[in-house]
Amino acid sequence: MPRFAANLSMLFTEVPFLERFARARSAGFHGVEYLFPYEWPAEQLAERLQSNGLEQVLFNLPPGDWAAGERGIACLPDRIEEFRAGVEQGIHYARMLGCKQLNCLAGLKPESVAEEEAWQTLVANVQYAADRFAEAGLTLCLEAINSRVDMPGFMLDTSGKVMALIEALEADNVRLQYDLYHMQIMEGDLTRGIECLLPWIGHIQFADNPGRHQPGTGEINFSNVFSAIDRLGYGGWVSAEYRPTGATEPSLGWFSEAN
Ligand SMILES: O=C(O)[C@@H](O)C(=O)CO
Ligand SMILES: [Mg+2]
Repeated sequence: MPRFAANLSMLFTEVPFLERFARARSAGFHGVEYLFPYEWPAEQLAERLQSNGLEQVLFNLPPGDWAAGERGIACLPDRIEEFRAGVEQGIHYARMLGCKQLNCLAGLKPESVAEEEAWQTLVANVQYAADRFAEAGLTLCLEAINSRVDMPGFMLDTSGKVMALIEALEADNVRLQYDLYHMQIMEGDLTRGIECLLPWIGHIQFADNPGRHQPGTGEINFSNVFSAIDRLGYGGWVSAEYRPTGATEPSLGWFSEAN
């Protein structure tokens, strides 16, 4: 069985954020992730992890103004200073939470910025973050996010673009974050995708498609894909990042089946 983690930005949202840690542990999870920790003091989050015997498996670098629709600033030429400050903030939280991997959201390309300029900015920023992360003993993940449904204009919308970025870097601590939901929308062929990209995959997430709900609500054959993840020898975390159709606990049938 893969090592499953719960995404607390999407699961257990019936209760306030800080109460979701205990709910995840009671449901049988040992690892948790969520989008951003920055609203809470790191000490408070560390206490929730520790008191519930949970591992923090991932969170994202600061994304810019999320509420205003920003989805990362790594490709924005006029935000480099802010990006670098965010790298330091991310490293601070990672240390406090004992988290070894952070995701860097590439961002939406503004119409006013040329493709090449956005790409070169992204490469330089990710190289900077990778160097700082290497000093801190951390891995930098880059997620390919679908641009067809959820994030039109997102810079890294295919695994190929993430791999091109990784190839443009001088770093050995950068990995692909392979989200089955986004990859099903953009590429399909999930099992072969995981097999081909395995050496570069640092983190896996999932939701069914269409709808981004729990396994069994859409078209992905999760028991086959989870078996393949095991058979191929992937040793990282596999995080449930879906919006339950109702309450969270009844949506966890896939988890009890795998246990
Ligand atoms: O897939 C997603 O949406 C997340 O993993 C994320 O970090 C950005 O929204
Ligand atoms: Mg994801």
